[in-house]
Amino acid sequence: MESLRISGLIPPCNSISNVRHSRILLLNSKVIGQQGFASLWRRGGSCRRRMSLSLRAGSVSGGNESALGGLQEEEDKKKKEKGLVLGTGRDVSGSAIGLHLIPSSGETQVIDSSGEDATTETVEDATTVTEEEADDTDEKEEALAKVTYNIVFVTSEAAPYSKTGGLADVCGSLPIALAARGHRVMVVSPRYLNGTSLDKIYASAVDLDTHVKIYCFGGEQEVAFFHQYRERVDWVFVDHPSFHRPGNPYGDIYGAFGDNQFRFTLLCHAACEAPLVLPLGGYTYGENSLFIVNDWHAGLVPVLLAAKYRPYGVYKDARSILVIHNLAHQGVEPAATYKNLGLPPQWYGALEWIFPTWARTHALDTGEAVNILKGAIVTADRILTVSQGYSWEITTGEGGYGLHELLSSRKSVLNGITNGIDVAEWDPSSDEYIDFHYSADDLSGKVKCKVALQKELDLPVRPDCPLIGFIGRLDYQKGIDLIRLTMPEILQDDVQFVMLGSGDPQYENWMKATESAYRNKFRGWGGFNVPISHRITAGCDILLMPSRFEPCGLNQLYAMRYGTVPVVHATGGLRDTVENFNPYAQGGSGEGTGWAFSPLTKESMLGTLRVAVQTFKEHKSSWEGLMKRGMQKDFTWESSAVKYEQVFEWVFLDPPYIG
Ligand SMILES: Nc1ncnc2c1ncn2[C@@H]1O[C@H](COP(=O)(O)OP(=O)(O)O[C@H]2O[C@H](CO)[C@@H](O)[C@H](O)[C@H]2O)[C@@H](O)[C@H]1O
Repeated sequence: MESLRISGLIPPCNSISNVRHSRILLLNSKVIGQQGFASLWRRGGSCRRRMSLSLRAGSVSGGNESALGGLQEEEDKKKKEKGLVLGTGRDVSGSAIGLHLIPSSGETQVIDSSGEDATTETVEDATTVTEEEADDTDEKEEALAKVTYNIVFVTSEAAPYSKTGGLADVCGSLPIALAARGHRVMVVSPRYLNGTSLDKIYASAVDLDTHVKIYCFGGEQEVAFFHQYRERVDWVFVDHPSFHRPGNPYGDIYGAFGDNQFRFTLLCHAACEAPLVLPLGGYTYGENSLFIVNDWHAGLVPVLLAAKYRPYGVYKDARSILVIHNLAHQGVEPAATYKNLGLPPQWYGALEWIFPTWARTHALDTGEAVNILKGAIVTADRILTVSQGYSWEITTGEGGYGLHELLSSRKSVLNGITNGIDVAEWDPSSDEYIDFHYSADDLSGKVKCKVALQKELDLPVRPDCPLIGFIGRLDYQKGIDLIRLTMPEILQDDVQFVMLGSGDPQYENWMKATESAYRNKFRGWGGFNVPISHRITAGCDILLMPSRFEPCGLNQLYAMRYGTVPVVHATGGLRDTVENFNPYAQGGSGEGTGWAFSPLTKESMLGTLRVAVQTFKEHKSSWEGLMKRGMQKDFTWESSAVKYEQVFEWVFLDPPYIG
């Protein structure tokens, strides 16, 4: 099977490639018509068929040549006739920014997979249903999305298959939350094999025996697809020899892999082919898919949709949402590599990036580069970040990493949605990695976890001594330099400190040296270890996160769920999620879940940490209040997933940004 090949010249519309895709187009239209994966469910006597997202998406764009076009007007007309008011707020650029869907009382809109208004049953029909059943039905129906979509996540990592950080957590759990709400969800990521026991994680993924040829890097690359259906999600793994090597997804002990641009170019091309060629569960996802592309590694996807597929009539009704988890990494390589990416030459401008003079390395350096994340920003239909705070920060000179003006120019389609967490994996009442369990109602297991951690780390066993933790990449982003600078003063106090982190070797060495110097107070664990991260989260009293910038941050969410009080720098998602402690609020019972300090200085961090330590030691009931309020916060994906759905509605209301 061949992927569309882009050469210097754009082939005429009746080229072989085009014929192949036209066939796929027809095939998919047929498949969608037959399959009705707009599933039917019937509860409490009322019947609702979920509208096929594919049909809906096809109809929204309008003016397209697909067999599905023109349905939107019909649909809207019918909705109005049935008393449904669909009001769309739009900003000055004409982009949808708000939507109101008001059902008329007593009626249920039923639209079948062909876009037809199948039935309208009044609630009176439900005479045989008891009140209790009806209540139950309402709750269940609320938990499901009103409109469902075919969603394709593209990501370089997804837990539990591959993980170096928070991106994996999000791409391992948000798809499951969306699938549980009725969407059809595929996650496309590489099939990394590094020759260790970790490779077993892919054992349940079967070879789909579908091979696609991709034209890039001056030749033809063949990729294969493996598949596992788990928790209602299609986990698709792209297989290629370049994903089989020791190390993590991006590098090994010698540093970042030199061919990452090649590897993630393959991922993006393969991800664009997957919805067209993989008959998962018997049916392809089809051309009206919604791509959710995460960070620069997936950033070529919206560019490919616009430059490689749409000129040939393919993916005209697809949409893409770029999710920025970390703007600091943009996939920047020399300009000369553009020709390798499998894009038409005239699309160079989309990726073109010129470094300012001060950032150039020598007199002959012209500063010309290609920037994949920039390409995604200028071609994606909408852009999301993982907290509201960060969505604003990236439009500022301080937080925009050179892309702030570009991001500001797309402000009307830029939103922030705070990440949820996997509450099944991170649950102190059932966590498989900790020996003692507890909850907000019974905190007694918490101190047992602390003692167990002190024993495991060979620290003096002292339940009364405040235990401070840090978990994360040993990286400038995480403020690791500030921790290092402040550590001698932190350790002057009667506290214990434990760090778990991997990354910059100089910091791993520093942790070892600090451990030798402060045997009774400090432990540093260099490496990536999920069980230990759970035990530190459960066993510590305080979690320190002095991140320089933090798009969302997950560890503070895990900490709060485990009754571990976060002390964070007030930035991005940390500021959005950690509520400052105020002991005098609520008639003296206090409010807040931790401390968010600012500015990011040694004095400010140390001062705040000391207030937290003093509160732990001297104000037991205040401390318990802090713990309980954090533990009772709703960090489930459910509420974030509903917000994502709102953005899905918006993205299909607008025509594709690059048509
Ligand atoms: N040595 C170690 N051993 C075991 N586990 C370790 C570990 N180091 C880190 N982890 C784990 O990796 C994850 C890190 O998540 P974060 O959100 O804090 O940061 P990250 O910067 O990777 O993610 C980016 O993407 C996420 C997701 O959107 C954003 O929340 C974040 O702000 C952004 O920087 C957590 O699950 C943490 O427990």
